Amino acid sequence: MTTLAHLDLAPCGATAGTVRLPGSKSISNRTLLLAALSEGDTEVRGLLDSDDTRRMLEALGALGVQWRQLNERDYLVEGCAGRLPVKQAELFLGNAGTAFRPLTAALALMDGEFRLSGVPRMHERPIGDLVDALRSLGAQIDYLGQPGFPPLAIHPWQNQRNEHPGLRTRVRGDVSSQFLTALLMALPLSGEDGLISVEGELISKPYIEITLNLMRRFGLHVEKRGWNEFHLPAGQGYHSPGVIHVEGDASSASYFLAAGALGGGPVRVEGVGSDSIQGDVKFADTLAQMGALIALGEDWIESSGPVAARGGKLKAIDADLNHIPDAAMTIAVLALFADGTTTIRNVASWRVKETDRLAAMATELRKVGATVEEGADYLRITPPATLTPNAVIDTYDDHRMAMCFSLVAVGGTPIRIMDPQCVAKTFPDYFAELATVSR
Ligand SMILES: O=C(O)C1=C[C@@H](OP(=O)(O)O)[C@@H](O)[C@H](O)C1
Ligand SMILES: C=C(OP(=O)(O)O)C(=O)O
Repeated sequence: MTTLAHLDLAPCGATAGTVRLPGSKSISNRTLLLAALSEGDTEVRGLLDSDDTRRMLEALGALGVQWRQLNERDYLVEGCAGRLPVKQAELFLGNAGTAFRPLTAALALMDGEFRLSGVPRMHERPIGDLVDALRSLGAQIDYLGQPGFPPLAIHPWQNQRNEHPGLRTRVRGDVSSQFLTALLMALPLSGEDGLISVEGELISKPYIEITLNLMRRFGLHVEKRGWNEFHLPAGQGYHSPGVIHVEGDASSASYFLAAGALGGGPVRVEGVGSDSIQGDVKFADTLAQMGALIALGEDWIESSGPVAARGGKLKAIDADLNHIPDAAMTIAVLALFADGTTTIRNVASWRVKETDRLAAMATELRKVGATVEEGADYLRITPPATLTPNAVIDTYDDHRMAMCFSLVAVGGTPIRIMDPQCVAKTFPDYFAELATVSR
């Protein structure tokens, strides 16, 4: 494969068309793990094919889980009924949070020796709160580098069953919701009664809904008590539902819906709609607040809007976007096309994702002429009268930086995207798909 050092995107006057979305990363990686841990085989239809799902598939293969590709988007995963065949493995998980956190928890409650590592940035992304929660359950985990961060060595679980009946643990909710997701998915492996308490305000709540929804489809009942207590009744195990359909990725949808609003549209995305279990479909509501016209079906969303090339503007907003942390980055770039100052609040988690996204976003938005105030957990963006053409955008190995900033060209200003292949984390064909809706 050739690696492009940069991609120059020409200004685009108008947008229209339909995009079939790639599968949801969050649903794909959860489904793969749950299918592997289940009793029975699962046909996973519409799986995302990207770096993050490759890392999960490779890891499951290394753990002895049998899976095979049936055709382009469909896979068959043989369940191992909670007992992974391989008891010693080294897993490389790239920068896939949805692989690293859930696998850490699942493997910590087993009786093998495992080493989990990732790319250098993964080793800067916190995992200490999850490790603390697992240690409180008797998990034996060592940090191989900096305490609190990957890489990790996981040793056989020492369940202190006799000391404490049932599994009781607490986890912080304000760093990443993936810690709670990981515990929820792993605890049923013990068959014991489980109780997880969440400390602090839980962030990114809709991702917990995805977790609970998928666990339910694999036969697992979780009693949710508000957002700070989750009870897993004893004696449950995962059972394959037979077939699972992966929805299109709602975060990936945000770029095309934004393109519809910026270039006139209509742009339709297929694969997500009013039936979606993904919180990021709410991006469409925020886009509507900014003045886009949204139409919604069960399995599709369409947007159209003020045409930037004809001087049309979006409305500036001031919004708490904690519930859509990934799609919120798309709003940050759309702020360049708004009629005033946009404030994106409550996104402190941006600092511990693929890069420090608050810092990266502020730096790159300034390159196209915006005035940006970077707070500890917010960004305030004032667009310039005219965007600076041909800005060179660094992407920090962050797929979303590359995808978001392509919208500057959609809005009519040429731009250079450095290292565009970073989109492979969740959307390898992104630029080709964007070209199909650009006129
Ligand atoms: O559980 C998930 O699938 C995800 C949760 C979110 O992370 P945080 O909970 O760390 O905000 C999100 O940003 C990530 O892309 C996917
Ligand atoms: C934060 C993200 O990824 P991860 O699943 O690695 O946390 C993301 O895709 O924006």
